[in-house]
Amino acid sequence: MTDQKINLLTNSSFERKADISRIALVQSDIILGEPKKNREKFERLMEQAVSSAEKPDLIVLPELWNTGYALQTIDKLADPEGEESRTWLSTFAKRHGVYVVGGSVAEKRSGKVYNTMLLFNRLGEELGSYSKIHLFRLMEEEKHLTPGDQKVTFDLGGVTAGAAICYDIRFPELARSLALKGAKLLIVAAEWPHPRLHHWRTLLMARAIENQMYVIGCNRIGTSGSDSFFGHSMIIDPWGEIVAEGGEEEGIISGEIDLSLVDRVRNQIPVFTDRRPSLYEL
Ligand SMILES: NC(=O)CCC(=O)C(=O)O
Repeated sequence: MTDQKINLLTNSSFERKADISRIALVQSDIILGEPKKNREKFERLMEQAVSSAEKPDLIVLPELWNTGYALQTIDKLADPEGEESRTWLSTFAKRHGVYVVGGSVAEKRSGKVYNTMLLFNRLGEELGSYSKIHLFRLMEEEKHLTPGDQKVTFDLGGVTAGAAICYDIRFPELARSLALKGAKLLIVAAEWPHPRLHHWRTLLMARAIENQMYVIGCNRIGTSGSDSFFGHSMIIDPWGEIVAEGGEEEGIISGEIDLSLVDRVRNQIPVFTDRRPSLYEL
């Protein structure tokens, strides 16, 4: 650990502990086009996460966790108004008194299909939703899905969190604008395949360092068509250090975060004070 990091850690103690500190990322394969089977699979893993000795405050799932990239049939598979997914995620959150970020699901609204993240608090109440705004052409998302048109922050147990889905992390403007809206935590749901592991890790770390915020990324494993997904779900602190990182196997990636570190890092290197936004406009 660097001297600077030790400094930041020792200045800690007086701040109120946030409602969120223990995080569990559910890293699993996804069965293509089988929402019911995926719900069963994820429920088993989520149950495993909440029954561990270190019960998590927040559980995060990957992108399109109940259908995978079944884009050819997504119009039929998509959940009308996300109702079934909402009920299922909310029930789990309430039953276990845990915050749940339901990765993302294919949600049908007004005849269009969106790639939508759903968030619930410990009472099972929906905190909000975010529909992916940058669709990934390499996987032909733009041919089957409609992009969302709003960036979103959520109040997650007293801390502001921003949402991003997979390809979104290639757009530093999004993470920066979420940080400017108060986000201290960026939650990323993903289906990110080989051979771009280096991009995934570097981009997540860059978003954490440049915005001095926690970045939590949950990625799937397994294969789908010609894509092979590497997992490596990660929790990264606002100093860019890795708190937890998975390998390529199924499992729960757990780690503890201390949200007061965000302010300490931002005070140590005042990036948000030193910005020159008027010079960045094109
Ligand atoms: N599901 C996605 O958005 C994949 C993004 C991706 O793989 C990338 O390289 O970007």
